[in-house]
Amino acid sequence: MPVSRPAGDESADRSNSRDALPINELFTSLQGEGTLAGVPSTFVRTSGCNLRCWFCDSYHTSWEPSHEWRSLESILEAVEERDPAHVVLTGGEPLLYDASVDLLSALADRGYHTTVETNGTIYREAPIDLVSISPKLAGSNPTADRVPDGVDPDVATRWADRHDRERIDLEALVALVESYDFQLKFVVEDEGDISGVLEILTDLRGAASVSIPDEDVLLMPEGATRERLAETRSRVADLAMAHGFRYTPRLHVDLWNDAPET
Ligand SMILES: C[S@@+](CC[C@H](N)C(=O)[O-])C[C@H]1O[C@@H](n2cnc3c(N)ncnc32)[C@H](O)[C@@H]1O
Ligand SMILES: Nc1nc2[nH]cc(C(=O)O)c2c(=O)[nH]1
Ligand code: SF4
Ligand SMILES: [Mg+2]
Repeated sequence: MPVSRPAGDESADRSNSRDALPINELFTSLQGEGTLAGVPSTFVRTSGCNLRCWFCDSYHTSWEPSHEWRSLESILEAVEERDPAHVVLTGGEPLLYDASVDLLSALADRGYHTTVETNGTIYREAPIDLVSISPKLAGSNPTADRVPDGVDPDVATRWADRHDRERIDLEALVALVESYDFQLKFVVEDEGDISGVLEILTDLRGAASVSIPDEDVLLMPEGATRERLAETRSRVADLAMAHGFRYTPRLHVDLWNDAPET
């Protein structure tokens, strides 16, 4: 059972369905982020999220969710038709769903290496080879001025309090790092984000029974497009060096910009 189970959104009415998931896209690409960057992987992207980051590059899973409910059987079939031995379960927030646990179990039974991309607000027990946790900093909060193109500023304002209140759940973060091999991958724009990173690390190191070395902490430049990454990447690389953290590129954005299914 999840340590904390925030209510989901419009997808959550079926969130305890055990044999299907709301799938936004399923595709093969190179892992673009983190310690496995460059590894051919099949991505399974669920739709629905409990947060609303202003910068979300997967807008159609959060601000304007779209998906088809697919049976686990059909998801597994689609994965097995493809070559990669690595599967990345992402979203949206994939740990909203009971069926994600069943999917991960079925993938483990078939010998796949699984990475789960999560915002770190929900813990579930599942066979996960790498949990890629991206805790959200205050800079992710939506405001009337910081909202994805096309979203009504009033909708962003209505989400602001809930997003800020729910973006960090220390209990869930502790359970995730204590249970799985992990990486902590912070989306950073500039120096102003670093105090938030340090604060989360202090709290987590104080509460968790496992060590959290700086080499498992990655700074990732904010940017859903090549144009935006050109503004953020060298600044964020300098911050990683200055603080002794890792830097992760966003290979897929360099290679394919913001194309879907990449
Ligand atoms: C779309 S999220 C889905 C998984 C989960 N909801 C999360 O946030 O970790 C996948 C990854 O993309 C990152 N991400 C989303 N939008 C981004 C942006 N504009 N720039 C950099 N990283 C971004 C997230 O922080 C996360 O690491
Ligand atoms: N190529 C590629 N790598 C990724 N790593 C994490 C992703 C995600 O959206 O979770 C992602 C993605 O969307 N594409
Ligand atoms: S938590 Fe992840 S999916 Fe949800 S809004 Fe933020 S980046 Fe998008
Ligand atoms: Mg992505």
